[in-house]
Amino acid sequence: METKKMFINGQWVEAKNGEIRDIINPFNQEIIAKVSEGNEEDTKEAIKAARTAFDESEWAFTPANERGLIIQKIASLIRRDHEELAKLETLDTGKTLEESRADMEDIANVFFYYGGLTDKNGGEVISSPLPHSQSRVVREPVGVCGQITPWNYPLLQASWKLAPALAAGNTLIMKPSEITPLTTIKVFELMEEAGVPKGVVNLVLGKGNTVGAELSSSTEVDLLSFTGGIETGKEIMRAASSNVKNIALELGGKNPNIVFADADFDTAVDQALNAVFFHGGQVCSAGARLLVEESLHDKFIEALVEKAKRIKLGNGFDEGTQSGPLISAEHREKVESYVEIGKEEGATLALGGERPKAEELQNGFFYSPTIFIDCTSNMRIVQEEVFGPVLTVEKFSSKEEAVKLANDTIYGLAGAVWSNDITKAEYVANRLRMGTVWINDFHPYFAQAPWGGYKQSGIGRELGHTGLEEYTELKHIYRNTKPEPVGWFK
Ligand SMILES: NC(=O)c1ccc[n+]([C@@H]2O[C@H](COP(=O)([O-])OP(=O)(O)OC[C@H]3O[C@@H](n4cnc5c(N)ncnc54)[C@H](O)[C@@H]3O)[C@@H](O)[C@H]2O)c1
Ligand SMILES: C[N+](C)(C)CC=O
Repeated sequence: METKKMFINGQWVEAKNGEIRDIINPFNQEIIAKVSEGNEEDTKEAIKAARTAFDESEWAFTPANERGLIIQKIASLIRRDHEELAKLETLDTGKTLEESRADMEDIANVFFYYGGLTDKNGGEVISSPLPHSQSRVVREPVGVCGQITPWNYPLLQASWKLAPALAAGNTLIMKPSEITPLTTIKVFELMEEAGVPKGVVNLVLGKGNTVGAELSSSTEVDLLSFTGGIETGKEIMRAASSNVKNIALELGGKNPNIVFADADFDTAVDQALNAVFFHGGQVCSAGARLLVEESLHDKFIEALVEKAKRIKLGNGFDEGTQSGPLISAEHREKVESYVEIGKEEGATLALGGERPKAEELQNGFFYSPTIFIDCTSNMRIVQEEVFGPVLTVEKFSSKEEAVKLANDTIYGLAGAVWSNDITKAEYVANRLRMGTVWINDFHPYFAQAPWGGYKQSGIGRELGHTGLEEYTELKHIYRNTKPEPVGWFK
C-alpha cells in the first residue's frame, strides 16, 4: 500500500522522521490507507512556505476575479471527482454513502459560492469629514492561516476554511484530523491541478499535540481557524496568545429541540429522530436535548422509541443502512461512560444503552440509539456534549419555561422549535441564545448563511459573507488631496 504524502511548498513530501500512520475503517477496523505522520519540524517548514508565499509572491495582489476563477475550478474538479471523494469519506468515517454524496455536493457549492464572492469584497468609500481628502476602507488578507479540522465532517469542515481563505488572498497550512485525512489529501491534489500557486496551500498530517500545537503557538501564523471540541479550543486560545493571533473557533453544542403540543406530530417525531441520530449523533448541532411540552410527552416518547428501535445500523456502503458506526473504539468508550453517568444520575433508559448484538456489527464501533427520559437540567448527561446516539428528554409546560431550559447551557450553537403557532415559535426563536435557530425544521445549513456559536460554542462565523470577512483585515486608507504645512510648531 503506497503511503500518502503531505503537501508542502508545492511538493508531495514524506514526514521528516519517516513516521507512518495506519488509517482504519470504523466499520470493520481494516487498514484502508497509510499516511505520513508529520510533527513540529514538518509544520515549521510548511509555515515557512506559507509565510514566503504570502510575503514574497503576488498571490495576495492577484486580481480578485482571477483568484475566484481558481476557486471555481476547484469546485468543478470536486464535482468531477464527486463519487471518488464520497467513497473515500465513507471509508474513512463510516457514514453512509448517501450522506457522503450530499456532503460532496455541499462542498462543491461552498467553493462555487466563495469563488463568486471573491471580487465582491472590495471595501467601501467613506464620507470624510475633513476637506481635501479621500477616505476608503479596504479589506486585505490576514496573512498566513493555520486551519485545524475534526473527524466528523472531514472535508466539509475543511471546505468552510479553504475556500474563504483563498478567496481573501491568504496562504494557509491545513491540519486535518489525524484519523480522517483521506478526502482532504485528495482535495489538495485537486487544488494543485486547479493551479493554486506554490506555497499558497500546505497540508501537514499528524496529531493535535504536535502539528496542531505548533500551528496554534507559532508566531509566524497570523490567524488560527479551528473546528473541534471545547477543551481543545481553550488550549488553542491559550497557545494563540503567543503573538495575539486572530482566532476563529467552531466548537461543540448541546442543542435543544423544543416540541410544543400543537406541532405537526408525525413530522416532529420523524425530525426529532433525525436531529439526534443522524450520523450516529456525531454532529456538532445534533438535537441531543429534546424538550417536549408536558401534555404531549408520553405519546411523543412512545412514538419516538418505536421508530428509533427500527434504525438500521450497518456498513455505510450498503443500501438500506441508515447509520454507520462511531468513529473509533476510544470514542465509543466515551459515549458508554456518559450512558453510565446518565443512569447514575437517575435518568431512565427508555431505549438502548448498549452495543448492538447483531453478528455483522461486531467488528465495527457501533452503539445502539439510546433515549433517556426523566431528565433534569442539572444532569451531566443533559449538559455535556456526548457526541453519540444519545438523546435526553425533559418536559416543559410554558413557552417561558421552554426558553429558560433551552438556554440553560454553556453552549449556544443551534436549536429548533416546533409549533403551528407561528407567534409562539417566533417568541422562542428570538429568545434562544444560539447561532442558528430552526423553526419547524432541523439541520439545514448552506454556504450562503453564517454558521457558528454563541457562548462557549465558539468565536466568529464561517460561511456566508461573514465567513470571508473572517479571513480579512480592515485597513483605512486616508489621502490628503491638498497637502500643506500644519503650522502648529512655528
Ligand atoms: N461548531 C462546528 O461547526 C463543529 C463542526 C464539527 C465538529 N465540531 C466539534 O468537534 C468535536 C469533535 O471533533 P474532534 O473529536 O475531532 O475534536 P478535537 O478537539 O479532539 O480535535 C479537532 C482537531 O484538533 C486537533 N487537536 C487536538 N489537540 C490539539 C491541540 N492541543 N492543539 C491543536 N490542535 C489539536 C485534532 O488533531 C483535530 O485535528 C465536537 O465537539 C464537535 O461538536 C464542531
Ligand atoms: C456543521 N455541521 C453541521 C456540518 C457539522 C457539525 O458537526
